[in-house]
Amino acid sequence: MEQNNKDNARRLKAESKNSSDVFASCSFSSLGLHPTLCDQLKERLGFEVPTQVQAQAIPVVLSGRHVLVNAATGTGKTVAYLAPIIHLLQEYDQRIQRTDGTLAVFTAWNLEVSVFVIGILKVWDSTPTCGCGGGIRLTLMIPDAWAKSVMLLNGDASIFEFRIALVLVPTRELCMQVYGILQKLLHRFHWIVPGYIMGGENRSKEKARLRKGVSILVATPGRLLDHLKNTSSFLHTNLRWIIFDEADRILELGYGKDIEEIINCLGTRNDKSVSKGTSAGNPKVQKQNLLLSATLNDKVNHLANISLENPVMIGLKDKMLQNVSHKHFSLESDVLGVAEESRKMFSSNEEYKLPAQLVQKYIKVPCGSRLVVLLSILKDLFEKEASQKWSTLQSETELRQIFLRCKTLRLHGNMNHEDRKTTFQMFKTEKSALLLSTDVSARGLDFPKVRCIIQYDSPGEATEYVHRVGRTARLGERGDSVLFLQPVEVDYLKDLEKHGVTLTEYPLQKLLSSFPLYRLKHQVNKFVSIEMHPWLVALQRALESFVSAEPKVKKLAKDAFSSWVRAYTAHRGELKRIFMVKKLHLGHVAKSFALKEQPSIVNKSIQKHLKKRKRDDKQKVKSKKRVISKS
Ligand SMILES: Nc1ncnc2c1ncn2[C@@H]1O[C@H](COP(=O)(O)OP(=O)(O)OP(=O)(O)O)[C@@H](O)[C@H]1O
Repeated sequence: MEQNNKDNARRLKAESKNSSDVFASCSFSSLGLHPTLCDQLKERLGFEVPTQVQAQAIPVVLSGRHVLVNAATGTGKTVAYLAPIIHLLQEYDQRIQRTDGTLAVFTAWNLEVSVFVIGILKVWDSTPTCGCGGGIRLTLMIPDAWAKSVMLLNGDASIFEFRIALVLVPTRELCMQVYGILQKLLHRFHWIVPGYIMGGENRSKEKARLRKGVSILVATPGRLLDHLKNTSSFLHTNLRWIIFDEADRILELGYGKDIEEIINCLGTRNDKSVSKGTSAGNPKVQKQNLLLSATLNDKVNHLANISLENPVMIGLKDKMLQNVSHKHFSLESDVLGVAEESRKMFSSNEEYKLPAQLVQKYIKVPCGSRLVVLLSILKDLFEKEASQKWSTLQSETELRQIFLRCKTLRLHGNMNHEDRKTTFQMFKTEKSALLLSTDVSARGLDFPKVRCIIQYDSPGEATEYVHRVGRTARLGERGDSVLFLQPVEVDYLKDLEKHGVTLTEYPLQKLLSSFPLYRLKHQVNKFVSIEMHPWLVALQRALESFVSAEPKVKKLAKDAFSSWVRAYTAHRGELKRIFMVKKLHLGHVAKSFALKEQPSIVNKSIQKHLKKRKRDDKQKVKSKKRVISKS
């Protein structure tokens, strides 16, 4: 009770302080944005005033400087880079033509936007200037642009200036999201053409889109590189901006080599000494690169070094360190060379910024009770929310129905492309739903009003913890998070503390006391352990009976069990000492998937993975030695 009151007091205090912490006391127009763009921000997105990070970043981006932004999750970083780039694009006297090729790259998935773009392109095609359509079928939408294109076709290229932007994002969902925002902001700038390319989409359709010319392109790295290499009609010599959104994640996903190649292909590499000479950039184009994330690490340091020139640092305490020459470090490698260490732009040991009003808890649960405790927490969460929102829903039965009937969605990388898109949109619009997801949705996704993040499986690196919980408590809203840990894993909390992240314990006993004790009624007010609690024991038995009676579900449970154990063995570095495979009780792990017995195949699979990990570790030590001896 006391803990609850403290949490509420802390939350209220944080919420009241929040508004001034999150929003700036100025207007978008005072930052120098075009009035029409300010109108769009208000009308289309409902943004009245800029957030703090927007107020800091927009004028700097408008000034043409390279920028590195480090700000907490949910503080409005997307518009901090989209708005000034749109402003700069609309400012050109000569409006953009499709012959300009791609000016900017953003990644997005929105079907409506693609329809919109195709619509525009059709109009364009039908103009006699472009000569690819069968006469004018539609009203000419872009008379000014048309006039300019006539001038261009007549050889008057002097009027033309270069502008294209590229936004790189780590996942398809984020690509869709950024594209959706772009679509709204460009509503009244119909001559600025947005586009997206990403894994899972039809390549030929993308090629056609690129051939026609896109001025702002949102992309995932793998597919972008694919087009850079294989789509000859992808004109990108006029590229002016590259934005690395969630830069550290792009690198963590193993796109380091792709990014190096992309930077080389696009000719935007800052460090000429290590350029591979494949630059396709136009020296006349004034380049400007932006790098953004709520968490920065050493790899981002390197990316910042090779892509940013004398950047303005926003949200970083440390001053940029002096650049000195460096060698032998690649975005692929985990190892920082000695020279690289001496030219870090920021310290990777900085404390992570989390929303002040976020209430973070951990729950210590023995492995075998994980599933039933998860269900208990979810039941409690849904019922509490329902009773707060709909005071007329009072009866126990009505409340139970709320939880049982709640919409459950899933999102992970093995789903097919269309299903991923559908889930993403559905979870955005459902009033009340439960999303079961892997880290695919940990980064950048902005689902409205997410009330609580439960990390049923531990996140690994502290950065991942920060981004996962960052899906709630966005832009000053309230939010809770619960991290599941087994008693032997609690040292993970110390790891988080090193980055300034502190959690308090979830009041599990209080929750359990709200469940019936049946024959142990006489023990009311006395401590009943999780493993002995009759309600949880009964629930566990019911789940196990259900799973063993349904062959399909049993197969799913066995697969989940194997894959969970495999993932557990994959923890690296320091984390191996916290998440120790040796200490796993496989019978209890099986219980946590409602399996009565431990599946037999798992031992072999663990051994295989342990061997593989040993091999990988050896390899890593060897390459580390190589890097140090070279430098
Ligand atoms: N000026 C503003 N006024 C009102 N709402 C805003 C404003 N700027 C952004 N938002 C809203 O705040 C939410 C978070 O924005 P955004 O997704 O850009 O955050 P972020 O900092 O990129 O988060 P993450 O680090 O998780 O990617 C979104 O719902 C967005 O619509």
